[in-house]
Amino acid sequence: MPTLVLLRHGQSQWNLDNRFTGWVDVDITEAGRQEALKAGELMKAEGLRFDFAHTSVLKRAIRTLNTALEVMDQLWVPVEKTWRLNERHYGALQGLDKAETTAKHGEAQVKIWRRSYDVPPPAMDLKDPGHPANDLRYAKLDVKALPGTESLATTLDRVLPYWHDAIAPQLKAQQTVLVTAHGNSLRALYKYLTDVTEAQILEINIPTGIPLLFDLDDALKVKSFRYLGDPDAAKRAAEAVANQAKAGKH
Ligand SMILES: O=C(O)[C@@H](CO)OP(=O)(O)O
Repeated sequence: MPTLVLLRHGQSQWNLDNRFTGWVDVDITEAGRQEALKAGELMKAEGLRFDFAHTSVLKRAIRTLNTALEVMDQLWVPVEKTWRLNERHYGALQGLDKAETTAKHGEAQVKIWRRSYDVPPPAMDLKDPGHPANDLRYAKLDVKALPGTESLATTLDRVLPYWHDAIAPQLKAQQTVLVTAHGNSLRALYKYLTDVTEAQILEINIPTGIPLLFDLDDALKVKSFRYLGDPDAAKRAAEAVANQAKAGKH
């Protein structure tokens, strides 16, 4: 049976600081490392043996993947890193404090930017040093493919070719696959896999460091899915993500 695990990276420095992160390459905190270790323990206790792993080109995801695989004694598993699994690009919001942004623009607007399906945040200028066109790791890519902002829909548009070309064929070959990525690139995949509506995806938040296991049928339709470990802890952690942008929060 094809098995897919989606794992959001452990807490990053900017998760802790409550800043919009997107494609900024911040590292995980010590608490994030502990989450990655725990994720490895949960996957090990589940008896998972991965055939392949995929991650982004951002170190919070790469380090989480390596940390979890090490706990499982599966550091040997082949890994592909791709920009297509990067976090959703947060445009001009990258680096801003989430609660301050809410105080300035209001809760409703910030929820639209954070969680709506097809409304992107204001774009980052191509000349901005933070634009991916000015980052060496993307130098070989067509500059037109590099976003200055993304909605969840356009994030899914760039995740899906990788899903179809790289991940789906492995699952169709009955392999067990781990994807370690980000809150919104994983929400995009979650929407695609579970077929939730655009209204429902607005309320979906993916907690850091808790493996989400999907049992799929041979056509890759979802038979069932669940967070590993304590379901209440996963629910509380998802609620905490939803509440990060409340005004006055820090
Ligand atoms: O800042 C970000 O890039 C994401 C994930 O950390 O945040 P949010 O949950 O607000 O979409």
